[in-house]
Amino acid sequence: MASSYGTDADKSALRAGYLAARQQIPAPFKARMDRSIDETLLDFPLFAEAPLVLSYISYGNEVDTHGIIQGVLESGRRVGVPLVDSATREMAFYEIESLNQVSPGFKGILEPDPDECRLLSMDDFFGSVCLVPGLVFDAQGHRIGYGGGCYDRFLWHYPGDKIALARTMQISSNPLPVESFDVPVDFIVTEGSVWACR
Ligand SMILES: Nc1nc2c(c(=O)[nH]1)N(C=O)[C@@H](CNc1ccc(C(=O)N[C@@H](CCC(=O)O)C(=O)O)cc1)CN2
Ligand SMILES: Nc1ncnc2c1ncn2[C@@H]1O[C@H](COP(=O)(O)OP(=O)(O)OP(=O)(O)O)[C@@H](O)[C@H]1O
Repeated sequence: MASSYGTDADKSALRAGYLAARQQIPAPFKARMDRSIDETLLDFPLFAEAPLVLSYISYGNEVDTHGIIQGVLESGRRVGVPLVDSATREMAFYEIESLNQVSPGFKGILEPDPDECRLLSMDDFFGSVCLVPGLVFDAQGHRIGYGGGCYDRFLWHYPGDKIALARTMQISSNPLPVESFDVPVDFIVTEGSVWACR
């Protein structure tokens, strides 16, 4: 059972379970759930009014962010997307003006071209929001991702609001195991609601 004193081994088992569960969702249900998450997010003023949105570019069975990113760009607001240094697992965000500026990189995920896009810095991050991916979340905003620790490292220093996108089935009613470096999100946006964590 998940506990707040859990270990890395507990996280691995949860990660495997939620990865498998996510693969079982039929594509039409997934698309419908993700559209609802997108609509809930658009009604959330913190997101709708943010001048800069840092977003993961979804791949595989993650909550889809392509339409969200396109919508933010069309609204004239700014978008930053992550680039991973595969040696250090450090993650940096670059500003894109179009989804044409990304191509497959780390793990086949679409990433920005650092020669074409501007590297965003701490000065840019104040007042921004970050859309955070994850396999499972709890009511405190704790999360388990793919296990690379990329988001944990980045969020440790990130000064903006952290918003997770999750299908309701990705919310654990038990507290997840927490380690010293884990950084909880502030809000979780699901198909029908925005949960304020903590
Ligand atoms: N879309 C997206 N971009 C992201 C992340 C993410 O979680 N999602 N990251 C978050 O840190 C960073 C990349 N880190 C990653 C670390 C490990 C794996 C990984 O092991 N993926 C599995 C695939 C699992 C599946 O969906 O079936 C693999 O390749 O086996 C992926 C990304 C930065 N960019
Ligand atoms: N701030 C940090 N500094 C150094 N190493 C870190 C930091 N945060 C996490 N790590 C390392 O990353 C590893 C994976 O962390 P964890 O299992 O929490 O990843 P995750 O949250 O599932 O993945 P992600 O953050 O990429 O979505 C940890 O074992 C830890 O060693």
